[in-house]
Amino acid sequence: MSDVLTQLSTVLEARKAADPDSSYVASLHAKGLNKILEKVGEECTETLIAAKDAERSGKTDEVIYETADLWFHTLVMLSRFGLGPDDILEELGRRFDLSGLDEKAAR
Ligand SMILES: N=c1c2ncn([C@@H]3O[C@H](COP(=O)(O)OP(=O)(O)OP(=O)(O)O)[C@@H](O)[C@H]3O)c2ncn1[C@@H]1O[C@H](COP(=O)(O)O)[C@@H](O)[C@H]1O
Repeated sequence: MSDVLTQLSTVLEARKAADPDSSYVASLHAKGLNKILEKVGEECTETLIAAKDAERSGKTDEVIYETADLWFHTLVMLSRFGLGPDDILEELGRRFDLSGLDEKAAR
């Protein structure tokens, strides 16, 4: 897993018990799961709009920015359940192994 994801997931875990007045992530947890899901939905929509704009303009800066917001809020949601990026990467790795694509790519 990337260093950034590892370090970010450690900070997100700590923020579950932090003061909501001093931390954006703690303030989301204090508002509850529905608020976190609302943010995931918002960032998902903003990512779709950025992708449509990029198709027209050829500029991808906003796609990167909005996808980072989407990943971030998804990580906050996962941390609520004691999950982190390693759990998702493990699942993706399992699917990749099942597909046999790693062997085909090596040929
Ligand atoms: N990576 C991020 C990150 N990405 C996005 N955001 C916040 O996510 C929000 C994005 O929502 P919007 O674009 O809708 O902006 P907004 O209008 O301010 O949000 P709302 O008022 O609608 O909730 C912004 O407030 C951003 O600041 C993030 N906030 C924090 N982090 C990381 O999380 C760590 C913990 O953050 P704190 O909890 O603030 O200490 C930090 O060290 C950062 O590394």
